[in-house]
Amino acid sequence: MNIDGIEDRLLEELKEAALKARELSYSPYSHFRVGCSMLTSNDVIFTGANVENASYSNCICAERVAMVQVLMSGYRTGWKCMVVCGDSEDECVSPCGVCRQFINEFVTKDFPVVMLNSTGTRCIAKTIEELLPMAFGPSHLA
Ligand SMILES: O=c1ccn([C@H]2C[C@H](O)[C@@H](CO)O2)c(=O)[nH]1
Ligand SMILES: [Zn+2]
Repeated sequence: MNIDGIEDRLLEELKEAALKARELSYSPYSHFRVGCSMLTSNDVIFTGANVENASYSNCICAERVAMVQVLMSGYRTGWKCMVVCGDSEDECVSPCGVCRQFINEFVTKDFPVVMLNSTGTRCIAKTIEELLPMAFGPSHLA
């Protein structure tokens, strides 16, 4: 799936959904709110936000919250796109290494990850292969 294959209207909806999901962030320690939205094979949108914990290492990123929602709703294949927005107006947020590996488990190399700044006025799109080159994945265990 390529971002060019996604209608502008859907991409706008995904951006809005990520920005809205960020409002549900529980981030009293970092004060860095992140929102994420995902598009399934049949154009359903799921969202997530980061959830932190007093035991700091126990935080979960917005991206993994969204992906687990998608998985638990029965969508394991055919994911079309992920959009993520952070809390910086200057910079687009970029998924951490753990999330990149988690994404890679379920998608093809051309899966698009769209990264936004806090207002959604800046946007960078990369494929998972660009974000995680030479990825170790399920095929290596076959
Ligand atoms: O792509 C990212 C980067 C960071 N965070 C969260 C983790 C933590 O709660 C906070 C600061 O790292 O931001 C995400 O959810 N996604
Ligand atoms: Zn992460």
